[in-house]
Amino acid sequence: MTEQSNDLRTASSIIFDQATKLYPGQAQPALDALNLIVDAGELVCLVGPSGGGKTTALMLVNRLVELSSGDIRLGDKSIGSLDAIALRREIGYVIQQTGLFPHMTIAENIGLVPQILGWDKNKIRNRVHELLELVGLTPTADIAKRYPGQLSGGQQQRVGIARALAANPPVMLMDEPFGALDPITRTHVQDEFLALHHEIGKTTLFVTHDIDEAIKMSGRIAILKPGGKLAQYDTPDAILSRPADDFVEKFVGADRGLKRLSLIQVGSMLADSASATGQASATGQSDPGLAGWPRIQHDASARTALSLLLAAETDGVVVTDGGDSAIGAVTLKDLTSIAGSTV
Ligand SMILES: Nc1ncnc2c1ncn2[C@@H]1O[C@H](COP(=O)(O)OP(=O)(O)OP(=O)(O)O)[C@@H](O)[C@H]1O
Repeated sequence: MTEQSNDLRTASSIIFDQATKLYPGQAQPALDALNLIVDAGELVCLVGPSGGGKTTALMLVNRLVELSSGDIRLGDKSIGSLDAIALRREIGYVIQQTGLFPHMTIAENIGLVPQILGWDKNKIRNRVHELLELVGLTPTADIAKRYPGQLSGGQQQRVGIARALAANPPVMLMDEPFGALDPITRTHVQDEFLALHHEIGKTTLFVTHDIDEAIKMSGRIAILKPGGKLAQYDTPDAILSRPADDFVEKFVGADRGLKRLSLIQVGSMLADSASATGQASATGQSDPGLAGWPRIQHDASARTALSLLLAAETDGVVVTDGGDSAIGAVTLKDLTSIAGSTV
């Protein structure tokens, strides 16, 4: 482990306490008495329709916008009690447009905050290398010497994340960070960021208008509705299976049953399906009734199982362990009872 990794500061919770923002000249608050606790190390997605107050909520945390009333705390420190510039150094901020300086090299962009903090040149160089590696860019290539315009959109976004992490902030704010990427790059960068989050555990508030991205990325989702009111704050599974009101139900979409299937691994359904179907001992090849059923690994999603089964026109799938031995079966009835329970 490098010196910098040992140096990681502990994550800090973010607490919105009746946080309200009324912009001058506006009749309605952009954010209305928001109460929300993001636990230390947690990744929470903030979603909602355009104008719901998502960006305002983020900019209140780093004081690019000031609260009208209420409070926001990082751990036990009220942000109002801190110097705004010092506060921003405690917070990594990633935005859709990356905010990279076009006339500075990638190394200079990433090293900017450490330089302002007065780190010596060697320490900055090591940190830049470490961060490029961390975000999946090979530091030995000439990437550090290139300018942002010489990188792809996905690479620029990775650099934006590296720069936000440069001074080991305990908190990350991310505003539609992957919104400008094409779908394939976006999926890659999402996967990489999730792995990175598990590795470094920064408290992260992540804004997206895309409910599918939120379901994939977060342990809990906060849904804001017009007027900046919190509609629901819960796990993806709870939001999909028990939307708090009509607004949330409409926002998550008519296919929430299918979305819920994508959260569930088929292996975790085996105990339930055994009692539901009486096929606990299903072993695929040895049971002629199941011989024609497609086989699926236990860690695949229930949604993938449904697709397989529909394509094969069978009544179920055989679930296998890592070594392709059958460990049970899941039927169409099992799958539709999960998807259907939310419709
Ligand atoms: N500087 C400002 N002055 C006045 N009103 C503002 C200002 N910034 C934002 N608003 C208003 O506050 C409300 C919330 O805006 P905000 O940008 O926080 O929403 P959002 O959920 O992030 O929207 P989007 O998804 O479109 O980015 C909107 O009605 C917006 O018009």
